Amino acid sequence: MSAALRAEGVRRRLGGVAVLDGVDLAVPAGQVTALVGPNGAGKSVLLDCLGGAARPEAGRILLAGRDVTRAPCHRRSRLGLARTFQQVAVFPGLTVAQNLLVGAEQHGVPPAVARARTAGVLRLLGLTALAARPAAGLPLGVLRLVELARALAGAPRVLLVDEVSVGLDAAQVAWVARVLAMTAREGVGVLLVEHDLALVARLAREAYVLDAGRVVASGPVERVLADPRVRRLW
Ligand SMILES: Nc1ncnc2c1ncn2[C@@H]1O[C@H](COP(=O)(O)OP(=O)(O)OP(=O)(O)O)[C@@H](O)[C@H]1O
Repeated sequence: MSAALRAEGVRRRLGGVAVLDGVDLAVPAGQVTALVGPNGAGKSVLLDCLGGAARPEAGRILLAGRDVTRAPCHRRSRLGLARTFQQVAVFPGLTVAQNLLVGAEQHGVPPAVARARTAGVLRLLGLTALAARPAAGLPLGVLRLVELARALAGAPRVLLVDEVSVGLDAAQVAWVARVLAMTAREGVGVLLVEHDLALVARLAREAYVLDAGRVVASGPVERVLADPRVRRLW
């Protein structure tokens, strides 16, 4: 079965250093796949290559089997790829609901269904009461939920999630975990970059461990997280 998203032999150099050194990774539809590893391993740079913010010097990115290695971010968005960022990226001058409408539009959701989709996602993430509030000034935890909601408003087929639990309280983490699990159950391929290994163990079916730009372990999440070589990385 072809993966919803696949990286093949991805290489990326930054400042003369091989930050990604031939990375192979598959994100199947309908499940959460985790990408873990120590600080500086290259996880965010890999998400940039997958999402289109960075272009690998070698290797391929396949989205639903289609080669998008040279496609810009907006084209990948139209093809069903959405992401959240480690440094939260929302439009501060827009309201929460407007941020979601922009997300829906970026992913090509027709205007006629965007409002209903937005209202549903706001409900899903417990943000309905904040819909008319400007994003500026909202606490970091809420902004992370808004960013995730914006990504979901586009009805993605693949969702890349970078460090979503940072700045969330325990109740918000539990809420996000339920939403991500439900999103995967609906058929979306979710790639979760996460330092919270308890959250990884709870959500992911498979995990990849990146260290110094290479995949050093991959497979079923319980086996990968129990691997003593992996444990030594943290
Ligand atoms: N624009 C850049 N120019 C030069 N080096 C960079 C740049 N962006 C990232 N790097 C380097 O690439 C390496 C991988 O960074 P990356 O942010 O992908 O790591 P990470 O695994 O996401 O780490 P963390 O868990 O701390 O977020 C690091 O050594 C980082 O310093």
